[in-house]
Amino acid sequence: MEAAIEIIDLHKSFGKHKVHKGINLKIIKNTITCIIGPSGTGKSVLLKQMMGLIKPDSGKVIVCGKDLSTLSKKELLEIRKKFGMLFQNSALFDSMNVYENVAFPLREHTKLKEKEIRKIVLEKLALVGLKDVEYKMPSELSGGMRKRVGLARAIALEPEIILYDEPTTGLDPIMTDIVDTLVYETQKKLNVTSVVISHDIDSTFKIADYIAMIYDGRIVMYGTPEDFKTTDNPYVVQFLSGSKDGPIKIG
Ligand SMILES: Nc1ncnc2c1ncn2[C@@H]1O[C@H](COP(=O)(O)OP(=O)(O)OP(=O)(O)O)[C@@H](O)[C@H]1O
Repeated sequence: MEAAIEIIDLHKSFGKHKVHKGINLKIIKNTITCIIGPSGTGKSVLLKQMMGLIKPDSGKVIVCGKDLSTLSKKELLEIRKKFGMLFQNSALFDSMNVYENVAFPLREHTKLKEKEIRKIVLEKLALVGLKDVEYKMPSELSGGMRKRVGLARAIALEPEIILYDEPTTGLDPIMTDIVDTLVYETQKKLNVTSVVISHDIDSTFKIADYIAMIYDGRIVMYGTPEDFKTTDNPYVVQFLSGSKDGPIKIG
């Protein structure tokens, strides 16, 4: 199976704190891969390294066959256009209405005329199930709607890879289900490659094709949801059961 992103023996420290101690991971093209693991184990840092926003100390990140460490600044900017990112807090611009938020990457990265921008903005909003909200300000929207606007903006440039940093954190169970469905359906409609960091085990089992669990700087297990449900890997068993007893040390 073809890899959209390949991570080879990745090491990253902040000062004395070793966050990644040799991560190896293949993100298979056109699938949803969920990354799980205890807080502070470097999931967000891993996502940022996939986009080349943080440089590893050693090891490689290969995106669509290209080793990020060998790229010029210009080539790196070009590769970043392959990515759409949905941040934890949706990261909308509060002073811009919904239309301007979704139009923003199109204005930044393309020379499209207003008529074409309008068409794309409305199309992306429709794709995430939003209608008649273009002129609302982010502060007027619910958390779930903000996520949708964030996703519409993330897919405005038609990315090949969508990265989601904890898309369901802070949402109630119904909104969580709606956002899970959104992640899943966006994947099916656009046939992209999705990487989702999640704290939500139910969501992970619902949407993932593959799961990678990270602990103590390494991937302790990679497999399908079925593999995770049936494994006796002590790290996975402890994490999924939410038990304080086991090999995972907290704090
Ligand atoms: N720019 C930075 N400078 C210094 N330390 C950082 C930086 N970014 C992240 N860290 C540290 O790296 C570690 C991993 O952070 P990261 O946010 O990737 O964890 P996470 O697994 O995503 O956590 P959570 O599940 O709580 O969101 C943390 O200890 C964090 O403080």
